[in-house]
Amino acid sequence: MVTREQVIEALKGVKDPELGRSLVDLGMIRDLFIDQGRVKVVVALTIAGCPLKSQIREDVRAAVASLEGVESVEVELTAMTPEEREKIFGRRSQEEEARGIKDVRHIIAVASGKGGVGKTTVAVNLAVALAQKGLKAGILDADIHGPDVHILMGLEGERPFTREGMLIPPERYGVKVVSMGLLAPEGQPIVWRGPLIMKALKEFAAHVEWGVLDFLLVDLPPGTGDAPLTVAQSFPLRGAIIVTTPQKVALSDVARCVGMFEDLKVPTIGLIENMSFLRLIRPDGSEEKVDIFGEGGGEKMAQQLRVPFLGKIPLEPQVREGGDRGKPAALDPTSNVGAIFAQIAEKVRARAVELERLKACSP
Ligand SMILES: Nc1ncnc2c1ncn2[C@@H]1O[C@H](COP(=O)(O)OP(=O)(O)OP(=O)(O)O)[C@@H](O)[C@H]1O
Repeated sequence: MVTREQVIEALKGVKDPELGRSLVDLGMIRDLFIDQGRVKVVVALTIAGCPLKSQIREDVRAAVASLEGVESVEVELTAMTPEEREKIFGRRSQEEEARGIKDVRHIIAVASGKGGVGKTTVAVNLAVALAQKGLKAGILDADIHGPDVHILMGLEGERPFTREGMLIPPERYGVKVVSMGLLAPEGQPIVWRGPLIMKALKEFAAHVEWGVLDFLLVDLPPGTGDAPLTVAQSFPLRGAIIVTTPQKVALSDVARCVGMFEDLKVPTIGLIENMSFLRLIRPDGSEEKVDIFGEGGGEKMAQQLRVPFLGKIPLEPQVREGGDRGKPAALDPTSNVGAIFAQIAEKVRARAVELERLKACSP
C-alpha cells in the first residue's frame, strides 16, 4: 500500500510553475488522505483565481498517480489564507508596508466595470486637472497587464531611479507617475500571474517614494478581479471613482463594480460618464450635441446605484490626440474638455475631503 511519506516525496518533485519551488516547500499541500489505493490531495493555491491552477492540478495528479499501489487520485484546490501567503512572500511591519505612501492624503482608485471605456484616459486627465489646481498629484498605473499611463503622460522611454532602496517616480505636468511600463524592458510583453501582481502592487505602496501628495490616483485594471482587492488591501483608499460609458449595457458592469467596492468597505467617490456625446461644430460656428449612446445613461445609473455623479466627458478628438501625443487635454483648462476635467477634479476634491471628515468622525 502507498504510504503518506511516499506521496509527500512524490509531491516534492512538483513545483509551482511561477515561483519555481516545490509545492511541499511552499506549504501548499494542505491535506492528504489515503484510503487503500485512493489518494486525495488538498492543494492551497496562493490565490483563489490562480491562472495556473489546471497545470498545478494535473502535475499533482500525475506525480501521485505514478506511485505504485495508487489506483485513483483526487486533487482538491483551495486558497491560502493571508497569513499563509505572508509566510511565502514575507511579512513586513505595517509601517514598512506603507512607508512610501505615509504622506499621501487621499488615495483614490479609478476603476471600470469593463475595458475600453477610457478609464486610463480619464484617470490621467484627472490627475493633471488636480495638479493644474495647484494640488500635489500622483498616478499609479496598477493596470499592469497593459500599462500605458506613462505613454499618456509623455514619459515613454523614461527610466525612474532609485535612492536608498526607494523608487523615485518621474514627474510630468506636476504629476508623479509610476507605471510598470517605466520599469519593464521596452518592447517586451508583460506576463503577470496572480501572486506576482499582488507582490508588485504591494511594492508600489512600500517602495515608491511618493513624498507629500494631496492625491494619488490608482488606475486599476478593468473589471472586478484580484487587483482591486490587492489594491484595497495595500493602500488605505479614500474611495473609488468608476468610469463608464452611457450605454444601457454598462449598468450591470457598473453595479458589479460598485458592489465590489462596497464589499471592500471602500466608498464610491462617484461615477464619471466618458464618451458621453459628440460636439459638432456647424459651418456657422454654432455647436450641436450628438448623444451617440443615448442621453443621461450615466446619470441614471448613478441615481439607481445611489452614488454621486461627477460629470460627463464628451467624445473629443482632442482627448485621443492628447493621449497619443503624451499631452493630456486637461493641460489646457480653458479648452472645452479641459474645463470639464477641472470641474470634475473640483468635485473629486470636495468629496474626498468630505469622506476624510466622515472617517475622522466615525468611531
Ligand atoms: N473622451 C474621449 N474622447 C476621445 N477618445 C477617447 C476618450 N476617452 C478615451 N478615448 C480613447 O479611447 C481609447 C481607450 O481609452 P483608454 O485606454 O483610456 O481606455 P481604458 O478603459 O483604460 O482601456 P483598458 O480596457 O485598456 O483599461 C484610447 O484610444 C483613448 O484615446
